[in-house]
Amino acid sequence: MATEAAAAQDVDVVVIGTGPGGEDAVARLARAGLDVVAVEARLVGGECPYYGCIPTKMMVRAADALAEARRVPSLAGRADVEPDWAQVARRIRDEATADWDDTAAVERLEDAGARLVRGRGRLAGHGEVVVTTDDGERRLRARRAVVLNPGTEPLVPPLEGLEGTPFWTNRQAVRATEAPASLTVLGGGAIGLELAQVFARFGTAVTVVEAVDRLLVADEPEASALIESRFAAEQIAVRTGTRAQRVTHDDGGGFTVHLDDGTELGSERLLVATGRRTDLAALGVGAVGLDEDARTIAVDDRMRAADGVWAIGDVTGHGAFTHVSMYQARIAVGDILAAGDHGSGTERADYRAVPHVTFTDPEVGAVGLTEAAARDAGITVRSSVTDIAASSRGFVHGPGNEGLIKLVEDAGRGVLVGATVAGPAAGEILGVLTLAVHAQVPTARLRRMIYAYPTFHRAIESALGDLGA
Ligand SMILES: Cc1cc2nc3c(=O)[nH]c(=O)nc-3n(C[C@H](O)[C@H](O)[C@H](O)COP(=O)(O)OP(=O)(O)OC[C@H]3O[C@@H](n4cnc5c(N)ncnc54)[C@H](O)[C@@H]3O)c2cc1C
Ligand SMILES: NC(=O)c1ccc[n+]([C@@H]2O[C@H](COP(=O)([O-])OP(=O)(O)OC[C@H]3O[C@@H](n4cnc5c(N)ncnc54)[C@H](O)[C@@H]3O)[C@@H](O)[C@H]2O)c1
Repeated sequence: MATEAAAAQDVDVVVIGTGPGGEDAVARLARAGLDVVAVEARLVGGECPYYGCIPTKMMVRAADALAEARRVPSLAGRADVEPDWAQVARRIRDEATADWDDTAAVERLEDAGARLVRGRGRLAGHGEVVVTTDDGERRLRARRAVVLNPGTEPLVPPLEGLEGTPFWTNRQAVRATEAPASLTVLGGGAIGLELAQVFARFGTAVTVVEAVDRLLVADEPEASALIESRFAAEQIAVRTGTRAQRVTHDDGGGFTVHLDDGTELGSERLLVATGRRTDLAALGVGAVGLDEDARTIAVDDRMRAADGVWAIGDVTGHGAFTHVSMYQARIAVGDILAAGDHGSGTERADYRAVPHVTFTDPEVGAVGLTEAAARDAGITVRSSVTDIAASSRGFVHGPGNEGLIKLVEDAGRGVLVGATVAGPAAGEILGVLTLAVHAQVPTARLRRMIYAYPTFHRAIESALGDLGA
C-alpha cells in the first residue's frame, strides 16, 4: 500500500479524470506503448455513460415511444398507452450503467495496457501528480505528459433553503425508480428540457423555470419558440424570465419554489439543471502556472495548456459535449505521441463546425454560428427559415411534424457558417449541414445537389432557395 512517504512512481503519462475523452486518451496512449496511469475519483467513463448522455437518451427513447403511440389514434386506429417507469429504471440500471459499476470499463482500460489509480488527483508541479486515495496519498511523476479531463459537476445555485433538501440534479434524476407526481425544473437548457419532457410524458406534472426570457438560450430564437409551443401543447408549464428566490421543503408536502415574481410552485420533486461548474483550484492547476480561479482551462489548438500539460473535454470550454471531448482526445494523443517531432504534422483543433443536438421532441440540432453570433462576428449574413411541417414529408408525417431548418450564410464568401434543424430526426438531418459548414461547401454547389423526395432533409433545398442567389 502506498503512503505519503512513498517515492513518486515514474510513468510516461498521467491522465486525471476519465470522461469520454480521458478514457479514450488512456487507451490510445497505452496501445501506443506508453506507460499510462489513469486517475479517476468516481467511475471510469465519466458523466456521459452513468449520469448523462446514455441514461438520459434511454429515458428520451422511452418517452418518445409513448408520444408516438399516443399519435396512433389520429393516424392508425387505437393504442392503449400505459406508461411504466420501472422499465426505464431497469434499462438504465441493468443495460446502461451495470448498476453504476465501471468494472467493464476498467477491464477495457487494463486490456489496453494502462493502470487505474482510484482517487482524486491534483497537480503538484510540472509532471507531478498527487492522488488522494482511500489508502492515503500516492505520488506519480509523468515523464511525458499530464492530461487533464476533470469534466464538470452540477452547478447548484445558492438558493435560500435549498441546501440539505433532497433535490435532484441529473445524477439523482437518472436513478429515479418512479416518475414523480409533480416536478419543478430549474433551468431551461438541454438537461432541464430533455428531462422535463421525459417525465411529463410519463404523467408527471412539470413546470420549467428559466431565468432568461426564452428556453434553449444558446440556440436560435426560432428553435426556442418551437419548443415552447410544443411544451405548451403537452401541458408542460414554462416560466421564463423569472428566477427562484428561495426553496422550502417538507417531508409530507415536497418542495415549494418561491419565484421572484411572488409565484409559489409546489411539487413532489425539484430538479436543479442550472448549468455546470469546474473547480480548477482543487485540480491544482496553479502548480503549473494556470489561473485557479478561471472557469475553464485555456488550451491551444493541440490541447496544450502548459508545459507538459494537456487538457480536454468540458473543462476547455469549447462545448460541453461528448463528441468534443473525444475529438480533443484524439488531437491531444496525436500531439503527445508526436513530441520530439515538434508536433509537426499533428491535427489541429477546428471548432467552426461543432454540432450539438438537444433530444427533446422535436429534436433541436445546430452547428456553427447562430445568426446573432455570425452578425456579432462581423459577418455579412444572409439567413432563411423553412417550415418542415409545410414540406412534402412534413405533410405526410402529420402529427409530430413541427420543425424548421434555419441556414446562416456568410454572403461574402457564399458558404454556410451555421445551421439549425429542429423537428423529427433533426439530429440526423443535421449531419449533412455539419458537413457543409465543416467543408465550406459553396451554397451555389449545395443548391445543385439532389435531395431525395419526400425526405425531411429535402427541406434544406427550400431553405437554400430562400437564402436568395
Ligand atoms: C444529463 C446530461 C446529459 C448529457 N447529454 C449529452 C448528449 O446527449 N450528448 C453529448 O454530446 N453530451 C451530453 N452531455 C455532456 C457530456 O456528458 C459531457 O460533455 C461528457 O461527459 C464529456 O465530459 P468530459 O470528458 O469533460 O468529462 P466527464 O464526463 O465530466 O468526466 C470527468 C471525470 O473526471 C473525474 N474527475 C474529476 N476531477 C478529478 C480528479 N481531480 N481526480 C480524478 N478524477 C477526477 C470525474 O469523476 C469524472 O468521472 C450530457 C451531460 C449531462 C449532465
Ligand atoms: N443533448 C445534449 O447534447 C446535452 C444534453 C444535456 C446536457 N448537455 C450539456 O451539458 C451542459 C449543461 O446542461 P444544463 O442544461 O445544466 O446547462 P445550460 O447552461 O445549458 O442551461 C442552464 C440554464 O439554466 C438557467 N439558469 C441558471 N440559473 C438559473 C436559476 N437560478 N433559475 C432558473 N434558471 C436558471 C440558465 O439561464 C440556462 O438557460 C449543456 O450546456 C450541454 O453542453 C448536452
